[in-house]
Amino acid sequence: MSLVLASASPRRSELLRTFGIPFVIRPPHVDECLDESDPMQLVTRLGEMKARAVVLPADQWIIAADTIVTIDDIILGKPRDREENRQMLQMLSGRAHRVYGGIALLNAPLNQIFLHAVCTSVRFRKLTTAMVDNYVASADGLDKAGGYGIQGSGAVLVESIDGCYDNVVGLSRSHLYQMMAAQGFFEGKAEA
Ligand SMILES: Cc1cn([C@H]2C[C@H](O)[C@@H](COP(=O)(O)OP(=O)(O)OP(=O)(O)O)O2)c(=O)[nH]c1=O
Repeated sequence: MSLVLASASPRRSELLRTFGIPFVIRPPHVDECLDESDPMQLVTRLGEMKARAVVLPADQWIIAADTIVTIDDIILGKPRDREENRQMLQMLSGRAHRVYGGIALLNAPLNQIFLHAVCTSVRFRKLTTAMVDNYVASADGLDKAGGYGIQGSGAVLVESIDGCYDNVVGLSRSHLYQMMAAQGFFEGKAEA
């Protein structure tokens, strides 16, 4: 059965690789600007768009995901530049925010899509100017929602998390596994 990961994110492919099943990577090219203010709806709709964007005729299953950060009802995607990265970290400093992850699992031949959203609460330490300066200078947060990566040097910015850690990194294996298992994926029964 052919499995495609519709993602350019190295984190997502690393996480999926731990399932021990073969898949190919196909980065989606979608315009991520959607007129949607509900975070759960936004991440699942973006996940669906990414999954549908890469389908080729021989494909069977496509997985895609999207991650955003929200604080005070403001949605933070990836920072445009270092200055915006700095502003995001200052906004998150000393407070809790939410990380929303949308997962899409598309059965391409049947045109059936399964969507799920996961929310994790993350609390940041009160950041000193030096912490912000050093982290922004590292550029680690530039390609990440909210402007930080919990799995790398951004770990020191985080005080605590409540919920799924993988979801913050970019793909909740626990929730994805449940979605795939519900389709009989791991029993070889998911043929179209
Ligand atoms: C909050 C946080 C986000 N991220 C990443 C996960 C996502 O890769 C990225 C959010 O951007 P996305 O648009 O969700 O994903 P992407 O553009 O990196 O990859 P693709 O659309 O091709 O799948 O932020 C971390 O790696 N660590 C973190 O702690």
